[in-house]
Order: sequence, then C-alpha cells, then structure tokens
Amino acid sequence: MFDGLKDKLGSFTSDVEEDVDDEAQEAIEEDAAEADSAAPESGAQQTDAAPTEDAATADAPAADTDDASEEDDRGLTEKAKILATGKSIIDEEDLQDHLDDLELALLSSDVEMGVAGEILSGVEENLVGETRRRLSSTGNLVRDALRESLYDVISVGQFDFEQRIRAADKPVVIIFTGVNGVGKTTTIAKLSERLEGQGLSTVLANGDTYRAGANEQLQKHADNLDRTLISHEQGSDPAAVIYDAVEYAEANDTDVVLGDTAGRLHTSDDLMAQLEKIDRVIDPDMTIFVDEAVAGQDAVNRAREFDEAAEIDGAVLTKADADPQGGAAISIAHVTGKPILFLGTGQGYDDLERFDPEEVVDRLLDA
Ligand SMILES: Nc1nc2c(ncn2[C@@H]2O[C@H](COP(=O)(O)OP(=O)(O)OP(=O)(O)O)[C@@H](O)[C@H]2O)c(=O)[nH]1
Repeated sequence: MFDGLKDKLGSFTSDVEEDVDDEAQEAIEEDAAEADSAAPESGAQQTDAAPTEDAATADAPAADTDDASEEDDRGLTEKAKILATGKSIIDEEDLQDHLDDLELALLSSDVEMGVAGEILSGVEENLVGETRRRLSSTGNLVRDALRESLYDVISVGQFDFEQRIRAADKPVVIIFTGVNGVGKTTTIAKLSERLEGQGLSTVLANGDTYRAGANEQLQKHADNLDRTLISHEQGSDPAAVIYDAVEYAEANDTDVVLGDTAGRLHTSDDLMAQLEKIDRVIDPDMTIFVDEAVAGQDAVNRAREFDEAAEIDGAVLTKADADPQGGAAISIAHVTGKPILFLGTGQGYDDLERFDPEEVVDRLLDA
C-alpha cells in the first residue's frame, strides 16, 4: 500500500538528512575553531587533556558496533546542541532544491496541489523556521519534520466512528454516496460486519433504485452475512426505501441503518438532486462518501463535489491495497475538512481498516 510514495518520501528524507549532517559537521568545526581562538590559555590546558582522550581511543581502535553507535549518539547530541543554540541546520537554498523535489514527488503521487503546498510549508517551517525546536532533538530531524507536516494534513476532522454511533439515539442512519463501481456496496457489507462484531445490530437498505441488478447485488451480501435487506423495485423513490428501513429498525430495535445509494457521476444533475432529497427527507445521522484510493486526484475532486451536494461526515477509501500512490489518502481530509474514516484493503468482509493518521504516516515513513 502506498509503496511508490513511500519510496519518494524516503529519498527526500535521506537526501536532506545528508545535507543536515554536513551542515552540522561544519557548524561543529566552526564552533571548535572559535573556541580555540577565543580561549588561548585554557586552550593550553585542553591540549594537555587531549592526549589522554586520544590515548583512550588508541587503546580501543577497533570500530565495533558499540563505538559506531556511540559516535552516532555523539553526532546527534551535537546536532541537538546546534538546534538549541538556534543555528541553522540546513542551508535554506539547499533545502529549497529538496523541497522542489518533494513537491514533484507529491504531485506525481496525485497529492492535491494545495495539500502538497501545505506539506511543503510545514516541512520548511519545521526545519528552518522558529518552530524547529519543537522537533525531536535526538535524530531523524527531517523525518520528524515530514511526519508532523503529513500528520497535520491527514488528521483533519478525525473522530471515533463507533463512539459516535454508540452515543447517538438509535437507530443511527448512515447513507453512503459515491460514483459507480468504487466499492460502495462492498463497503456497506464490510461495515455491517464490523459493527455487528462490536455488538451493534445493522439493517441494510438499498437506496440504489436506479441500476438494474442493484437489489440482487446487495441481497447477495445480506445473504452471506445473514442480514436483513430493505429494498423496493427498480425506479422507485430511494428516500422511501431508507424511510422504510428506519421504520424496520425502530420496530426491531436495530442500532444502525446502512443505506446504499445509486452510484452517480457528480456531473449527473438528476442523481445529485436525488441525493439532496435523501439528505433533506431522511436527514441521516451520517453521510459517508466512498471512493477508490486508486482514483487519486479524481477521488479528491469527487469528494469535494459530493460534499457540496449532500454534506459528508467522512470518507472511506477502497482499494487502498492496490494503490501505490496514496495521493487521495493524503489529500481528501484537508480538501473537504472531513476525515477519512476507513481504508478498504481487499475484497473480503474483514478487509476494512480504521484510518489511523498516525499509523498511516508511520507506514509512509516506514517507522
Ligand atoms: N482490491 C479491492 N477490491 C475492492 C475493495 N472494495 C471493493 N472492491 C471490489 O470492487 C468491485 C466493485 O465493488 P462494488 O461494491 O460492487 O462497487 P459499487 O460502488 O457498489 O458499485 P455499483 O453498485 O456498481 O455502483 C468489486 O469487485 C469489489 O470486490 C477493496 O478495498 N479492495
């Protein structure tokens, strides 16, 4: 998942880390030279002390692992000191070159332009700006800057989906929107399975009265999972189907109504008007936008447009298992202001992961 983007982010961090190390080394040497010229008398004492240290080093010249890691630790401590004194840890011009590369990497991974800009300015601020002392002072400076910046854009609006359902009056009505074939129906079945596993009963409702075969498709999932499906014949009013499902849930103490809607193109005015009607008549507790991660930039644009037609509360990104880019996963929350709640990771009913921004960032940065 997201392997292409992960590689690109890895190249960025290692390239910049190299420059940071070089800069830090130069600063350390400058400091040492300044100290030598500023304190000639104590310099004599230091010269006395130096051979002892050298002798100790000479006693144990073998570069075993302990020595190597001690050396690393010392390097990091020095870097931390440089950070604390407020000295620049990277030349801003050098950083700009790297940021240009990062921008290209993000855009070629389908990250939305504004989101890429946000990530870049976050990284820059963390590395050269006033806030850099907030960063860990013990290494991985660049990775931490990138981590913080990515986390900020993908964690927008996060909430605990199940907690919200538990806290709401029952039945909780959730409507799923999105274009054709992205995995909406499968996602409804997966979510039903997940909620039932947590002790929340569900009923399925087929508000896709537009497409021939839609009832049969959802019925198949209902049969597999032993759930009730409420449906009407093709061509009837989808709002009426959802309404019936709510009545069923009330009569049977069912916790959650999961309502499918016709897959529609966001450019189809009729179907978008139908969606607005469901929103108005049913006033669902949540509207979840479903799209496929592999659609990249298109998924981001659609999320924005569906949100405008029937305000969404969150998104599910399917087929993340087949997406090397990760652009939609990174962009949707920031663009819509609504969180990604789940990732679809395969065709099985269990292939649904809660979208945990920290975990996603760790995955991208290979922590
Ligand atoms: N690899 C993978 N395939 C998925 C995932 N989610 C759904 N699919 C597959 O995507 C295809 C389309 O899924 P559907 O659930 O039928 O899509 P839909 O949006 O309901 O489609 P319509 O009802 O035609 O609008 C099916 O073959 C699913 O098995 C996922 O997370 N990963």
